[in-house]
Amino acid sequence: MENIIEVAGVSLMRDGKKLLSDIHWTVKKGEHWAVLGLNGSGKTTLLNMINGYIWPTKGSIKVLGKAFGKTSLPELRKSIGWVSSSIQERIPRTQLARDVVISGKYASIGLYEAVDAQDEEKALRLMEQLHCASLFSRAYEHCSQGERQKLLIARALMAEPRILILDEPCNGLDLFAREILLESVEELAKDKNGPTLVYVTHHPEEISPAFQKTLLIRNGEVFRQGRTSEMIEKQVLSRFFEHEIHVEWRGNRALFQVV
Ligand SMILES: Nc1ncnc2c1ncn2[C@@H]1O[C@H](COP(=O)(O)OP(=O)(O)OP(=O)(O)O)[C@@H](O)[C@H]1O
Repeated sequence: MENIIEVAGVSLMRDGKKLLSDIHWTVKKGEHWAVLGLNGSGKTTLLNMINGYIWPTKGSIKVLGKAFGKTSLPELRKSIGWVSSSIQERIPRTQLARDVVISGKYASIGLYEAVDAQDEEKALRLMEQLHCASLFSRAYEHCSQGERQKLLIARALMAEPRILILDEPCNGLDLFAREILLESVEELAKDKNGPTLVYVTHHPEEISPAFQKTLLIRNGEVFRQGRTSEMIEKQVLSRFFEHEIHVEWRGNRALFQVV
């Protein structure tokens, strides 16, 4: 199976501190990953490396078979969709939802290109896929936090990325908005023609079996990685969080209790 992301022995030093330490991580085509780590564990640093914004002090990174340093990063970045709160903050508030989505095609914040009927159709189809088509002509500022996250996912999909990174997409969502967004993400994971998903979170309860694999990252190191059912499990997570945790799977979702 084709390797989508290959992180081989990557370490990063900053100000004499090791932010990432000997990370080995391979994402293969056909598997979606969750990345779980507490605040400051190194998740964002790792994502910045996968997008080529930070270079490792040691080790190498390949994305879609292309080695960093030997390929055009702007070209490669077009294949990577990245939904994060920093993008959300940069969207012009008065922009219409449909234009927010269409702007994803041009990887621009704001829309400066002439929009054709095909773009509009595609944006509508993606908004339907994410169950937010009713927002089509609404201003972004009048959309709820959960709706905005869906728009940003549709926006990222507009460029037909091979990889979609969802960086804490449920931050700031209430219980219900969170469930609705997670349902949409699960549907996306089931789409055989859709991108490989990398779902980054510090909340284990957001990780469903739609993500077949989970990477546990702590203090800049890989604590464990493997099948989600084996990672989101009482003994592993109790050691990972250094707190005793009960985990009970109910259907597709795990329930947690800190003992
Ligand atoms: N340029 C830098 N120089 C020094 N330290 C840094 C730099 N960038 C990040 N760090 C530190 O590296 C650690 C990992 O940060 P990172 O943002 O990757 O964590 P994270 O897992 O994404 O956390 P969060 O969930 O809070 O976003 C933190 O302790 C952070 O303070």
